[in-house]
Amino acid sequence: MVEVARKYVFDFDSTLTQVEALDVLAEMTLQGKSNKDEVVAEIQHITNLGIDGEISFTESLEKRIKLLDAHRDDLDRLVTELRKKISKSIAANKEFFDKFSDDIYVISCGFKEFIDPIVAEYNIPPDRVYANTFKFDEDGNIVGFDETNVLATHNGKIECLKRLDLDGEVQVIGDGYSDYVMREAGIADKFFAYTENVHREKAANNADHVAPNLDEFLFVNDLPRNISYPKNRIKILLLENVHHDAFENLSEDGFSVELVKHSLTEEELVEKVKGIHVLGIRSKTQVTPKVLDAADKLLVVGAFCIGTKQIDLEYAKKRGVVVFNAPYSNTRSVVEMAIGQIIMLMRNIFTRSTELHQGQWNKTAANAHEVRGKNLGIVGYGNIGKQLSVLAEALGMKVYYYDIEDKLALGNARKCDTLEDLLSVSDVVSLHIDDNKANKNFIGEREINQMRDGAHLINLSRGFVVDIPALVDALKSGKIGGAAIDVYPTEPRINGAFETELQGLPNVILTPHIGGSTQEAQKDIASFVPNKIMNYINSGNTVDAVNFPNIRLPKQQNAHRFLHIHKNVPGIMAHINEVLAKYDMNITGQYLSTDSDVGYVITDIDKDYDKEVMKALRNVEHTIKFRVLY
Ligand SMILES: NC(=O)c1ccc[n+]([C@@H]2O[C@H](COP(=O)([O-])OP(=O)(O)OC[C@H]3O[C@@H](n4cnc5c(N)ncnc54)[C@H](O)[C@@H]3O)[C@@H](O)[C@H]2O)c1
Ligand SMILES: O=C(O)[C@H](O)COP(=O)(O)O
Repeated sequence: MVEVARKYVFDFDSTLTQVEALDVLAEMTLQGKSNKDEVVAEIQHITNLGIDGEISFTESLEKRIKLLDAHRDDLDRLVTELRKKISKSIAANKEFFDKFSDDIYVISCGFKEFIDPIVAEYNIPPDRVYANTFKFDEDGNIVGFDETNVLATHNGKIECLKRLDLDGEVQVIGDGYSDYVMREAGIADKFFAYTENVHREKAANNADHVAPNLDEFLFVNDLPRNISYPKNRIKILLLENVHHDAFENLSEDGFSVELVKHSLTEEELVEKVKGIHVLGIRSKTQVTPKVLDAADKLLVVGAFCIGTKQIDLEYAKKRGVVVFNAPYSNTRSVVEMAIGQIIMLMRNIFTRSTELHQGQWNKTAANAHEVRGKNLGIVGYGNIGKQLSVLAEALGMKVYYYDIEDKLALGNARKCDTLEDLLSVSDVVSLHIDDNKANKNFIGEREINQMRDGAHLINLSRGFVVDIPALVDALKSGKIGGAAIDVYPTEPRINGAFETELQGLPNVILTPHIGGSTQEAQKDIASFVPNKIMNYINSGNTVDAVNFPNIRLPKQQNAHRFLHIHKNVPGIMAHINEVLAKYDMNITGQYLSTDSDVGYVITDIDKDYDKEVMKALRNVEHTIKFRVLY
């Protein structure tokens, strides 16, 4: 790290702490009073007017103290509260305050009575804290402030900093316009608008640099920090209208997230993916080798769905890109839809409904059956197939299943040794096989002919699994009594016009790939996948990655963590460890997982490292990706 002759001037309220201390004090002192909410709102309003320079600071202070109705004893409680409200990235970077203690000042228009005890824990002594002081009456009530203090006056920070006459480059870090004015007046050299707790337009627009957290400030200044790369610099692109919670979860963790409502074409994605670290998609976006080659910064692809065949998993692995999905979140939604469709098909409900929409009353029991006692054939007894088995039995259906893998029967379900056995016995066949390309036209003319006459077919798996022209013929001839189709060999990227040969056929339920599209499923996915992404980005965990060696790791305290992804060739670990030994690195933990193509090694070391070691590790032959976490 480069140490330059600089002085760092921090604001206190909404910068070192997440809150405005006087607002918190007001919340406390007005507790239980009937007009509390109005008074607190009034105090906040006055605070903001002062911060943005709309009224003079002295005026703002006078007005607030009058409204506060506070006592000396309240200040201890306030300090206890403020201790819990230190800004997250400030608390995470105590090391900076320890190491640069002599160069750090606090200039605040708040009050020393509560600032001193808080910043003392960050190694900033009272004589480097410049702030106001309260006036108390003889009973200890706060009745005013020291009016002779420059910080009680309009733009007092300018005068305060001028009087300090600090050497070297002076950098101011604060959330308000009243911090910026020190830079405007030419006394400070740089102003960092600190937006971790509050984003004030006026301050941000004038800043030399906007720092969404202390990590960014430390990164820009090449100072010691808790994480090597600020999270706000990690760009996440979420396509295909993933649930808004995903945006919230990832933004809250500090990442820069962009949401796009639809899928992108390959050409669009090739452009858009440049500089992106995390790409979130659903089933429509094709992550091809061309996209992966253009993705110069890509670390992770999150599939916010079950299927992952839209991603070239092998190529992603070779590029060191880890892929996660949500294998369970939408399974229940698909199962419920299948149950509904079984009943709708066996009662011919859609045909009757369409007739009535067209003005035709047709009360009849022809071709309408209960599902109780009927045979359901489930093809693909995985996460969805098994749940469907249990629910269908609860409705009184007899369940048969067929799977290429050896799967244990749930309940009274009966296993079929061949697909033909299953097809020949089922009144309804429901397809739940995976998205393996080998399953193309899995149900074609031959298989349809093996089905019972008038049986029903449901496909909620993948469109290419069913030979559509063969199905259309069978529906027209009556060989198949009805079908429910949710997935198609080609599906549009965006909502709008769509054509299929299945349109207009009786007793055919057509849905636009919505098996997993429920609020519950999408909400669950929006927490499941971001958690996997954050675990990987923040600690290197690859548990449940679909294309990568899995490693589960604890978050290390007081250690630095290096992540190294390499081609799995003999001797590479020895080479990595030679480099670490050469730079005298003490390894406190090392974890390796490999598959036939790549090796993923995580090394924890217990002391500061020199940048040369990073260069040397990056240069180890066969390195695919190297990343320092903290
Ligand atoms: N319509 C939707 O919105 C929607 C939603 C979720 C999942 N899906 C799709 O549903 C399908 C099933 O999902 P899942 O989570 O149950 O998957 P899963 O991987 O848990 O189960 C799939 C099962 O199919 C079996 N299988 C694969 N090929 C087979 C074959 N040729 N013959 C017999 N069995 C075979 C596998 O052995 C496995 O047991 C997937 O294709 C998935 O993409 C669709
Ligand atoms: O793979 C899946 O989970 C389903 O096909 C649902 O995909 P979707 O998220 O694009 O609806």
